Amino acid sequence: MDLLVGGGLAAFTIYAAAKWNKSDKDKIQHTFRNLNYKVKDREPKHFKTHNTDKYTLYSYHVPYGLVDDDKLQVLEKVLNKPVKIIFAKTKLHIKVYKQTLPAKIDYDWPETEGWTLPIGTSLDGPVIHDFDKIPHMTIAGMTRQGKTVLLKLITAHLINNHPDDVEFYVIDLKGGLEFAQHNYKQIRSIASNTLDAFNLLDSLSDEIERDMAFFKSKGYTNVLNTNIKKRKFIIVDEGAELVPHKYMDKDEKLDIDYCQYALSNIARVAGALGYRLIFATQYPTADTLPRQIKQNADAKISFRLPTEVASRVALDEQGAEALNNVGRAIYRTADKHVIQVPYVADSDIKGRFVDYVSTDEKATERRTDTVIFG
Ligand SMILES: Nc1ncnc2c1ncn2[C@@H]1O[C@H](COP(=O)(O)OP(=O)(O)OP(=O)(O)O)[C@@H](O)[C@H]1O
Repeated sequence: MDLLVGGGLAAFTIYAAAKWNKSDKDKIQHTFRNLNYKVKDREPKHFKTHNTDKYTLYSYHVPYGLVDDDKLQVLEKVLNKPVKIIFAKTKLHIKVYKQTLPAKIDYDWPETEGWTLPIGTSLDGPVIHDFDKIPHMTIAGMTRQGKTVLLKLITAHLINNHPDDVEFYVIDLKGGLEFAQHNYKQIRSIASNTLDAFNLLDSLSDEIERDMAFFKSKGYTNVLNTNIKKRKFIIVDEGAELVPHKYMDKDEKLDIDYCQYALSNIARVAGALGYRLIFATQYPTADTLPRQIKQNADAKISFRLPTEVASRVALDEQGAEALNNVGRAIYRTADKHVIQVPYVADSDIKGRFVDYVSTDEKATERRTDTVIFG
């Protein structure tokens, strides 16, 4: 079948492929042709098919000068199966999975090593995030797609595995993180407006200065090489609330500028001291996801986003606009995985953590007002 090159080509490729009764291998080769994926007259050349019970891997030699291309993602629709494209030097591997990811996976409270977290399940198995290897994380996603559940999962998992060593500082400017209000001793402070956020970050900045001086006095360069067990997690939801707007008065704008500066500083210098930043936003733009935070957060997660442009801001690549299930996300570090994030219910968290509810009035004050250290 000969096709015209031009607008709507991807759609036509999908339409045409759906009509053929051909093997996946034939459809892939035909798709290369339809997408004009070649150099001069040389297309990728198939050299191996490897079959397992979970997937079939089609491997190709790629002509010199042909590079990885986002347009190959169309194969997922052409084959109507999950597909992973792996480009390695002069070889292209197309992994076609035989199953799809489950629509929901319940969190089963695993005990894990160190500061790791089973952040999701991919078609290749569990995906583990290690907060000691990658301290900072950004989370993006449209409303009702699973950001809050992921923040609950992170908090619940870390409290369950490190009840005496984890501390949370929560900037909840949307009022959505109701779990943070449960007075657990590990939740050290909650800020629910910009002034509280300013105070919380101001106290944390002082604490970071003191920690730096302490590390220097001891000759420590990284918490990982010390016997310090404590890790301090700063959670921000929603980042878009920390952007100055015209309607704000001068003082509020200054508070917000300071918050952005302090958060960027945490991302830049505080990881080595044991601070971990988790920054969530519905609307990833250059304003709501400050550059310093994005650059220093080596783990980027995105649930569904409205556009390819938003996906590129959140993940530096397209893909989040095509996610099609609640709790489905792209987890991007040096690698990229499509994952289903485990679901954890409020009632489950409450049932487990009754012993951690603090009745100490000072602690309650501290949580709802500003941070007191020491
Ligand atoms: N990982 C998941 N697995 C299955 N269902 C989920 C998952 N995450 C979220 N959900 C479902 O979607 C609903 C909305 O999720 P959540 O509250 O996390 O959205 P959100 O992205 O934080 O939205 P908003 O930005 O509006 O607060 C949940 O109440 C739950 O029913």
